[in-house]
Amino acid sequence: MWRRVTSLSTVIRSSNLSLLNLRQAGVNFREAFSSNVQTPAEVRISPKGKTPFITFVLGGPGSGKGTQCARIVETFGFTHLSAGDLLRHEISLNSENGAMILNTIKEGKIVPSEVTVKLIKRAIESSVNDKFLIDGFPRCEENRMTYECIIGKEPNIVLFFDCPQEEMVKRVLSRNQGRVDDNIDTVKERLKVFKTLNLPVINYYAEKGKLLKINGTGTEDEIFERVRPVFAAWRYRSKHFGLV
Ligand SMILES: Nc1ncnc2c1ncn2[C@@H]1O[C@H](COP(=O)(O)OP(=O)(O)O)[C@@H](O)[C@H]1O
Ligand SMILES: O=c1ccn([C@@H]2O[C@H](COP(=O)(O)OP(=O)(O)O)[C@@H](O)[C@H]2O)c(=O)[nH]1
Ligand SMILES: [Mg+2]
Repeated sequence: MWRRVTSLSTVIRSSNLSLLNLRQAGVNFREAFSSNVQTPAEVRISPKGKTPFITFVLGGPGSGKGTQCARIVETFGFTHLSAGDLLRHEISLNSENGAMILNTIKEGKIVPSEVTVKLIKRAIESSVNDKFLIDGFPRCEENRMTYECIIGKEPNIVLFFDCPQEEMVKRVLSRNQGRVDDNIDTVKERLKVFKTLNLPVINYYAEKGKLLKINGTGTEDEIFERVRPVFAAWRYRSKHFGLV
């Protein structure tokens, strides 16, 4: 075990982030990178016989979740599942829940947990990959509990992009993707929902030693250099010790 930690710290040092910093940031390596605990539900979502490595990516609207996920995908080969994109896809399909989802998003509120978790589950099951970034979910305690109940597995790690409110508002209002919720009134509501419902989830994972808080200010490149060591450490363990 000691030899493993020593090797891991070498990787982290070469990535400009110390093991101590990661520990201070709340990462419990033994727990975060372990794939030992299995439940029947967990096996069900992994027909390939491998327990997927799941990272939740959290942060307020405009904190840079989607942008950094794209970089992680490019560098580390994860599959990016944006809960917001899955929901917007349902709207575009005019599916059974499409109108309800659209109204909920317009109001900046949270779509019922079963709907979102079903979409996430289906996306995981239909992927050949075994490492996922689940972006923008869970947004409330009820989301989190429903996910755990249906999927049967907690995330391995949770990234939290910490960004000042003014910066998030500025970014959202200049995002220019034609989203129905990128207007000042909806953004105000989304920020309220973030503070009252999403922050408790973030605190929950901090207490469990799974949270990695990343400073979400600076350029995209600067932020990615804060993210990179987390996945470099994961890749090292996965390569040398066979842990997913
Ligand atoms: N570090 C950054 N500095 C300035 N703008 C950024 C940065 N990261 C992302 N953006 C821009 O801010 C907007 C919101 O980013 P996005 O990744 O969609 O955030 P989120 O998914 O958290 O809402 C996008 O237009 C994106 O291009
Ligand atoms: O798990 C989720 C994810 C998103 N949303 C809804 O979809 C909107 C947009 O989410 P997205 O993650 O795309 O927004 P971002 O934070 O990236 O700006 C949110 O405000 C919610 O209304 C939801 O209800 N549940
Ligand atoms: Mg996003």
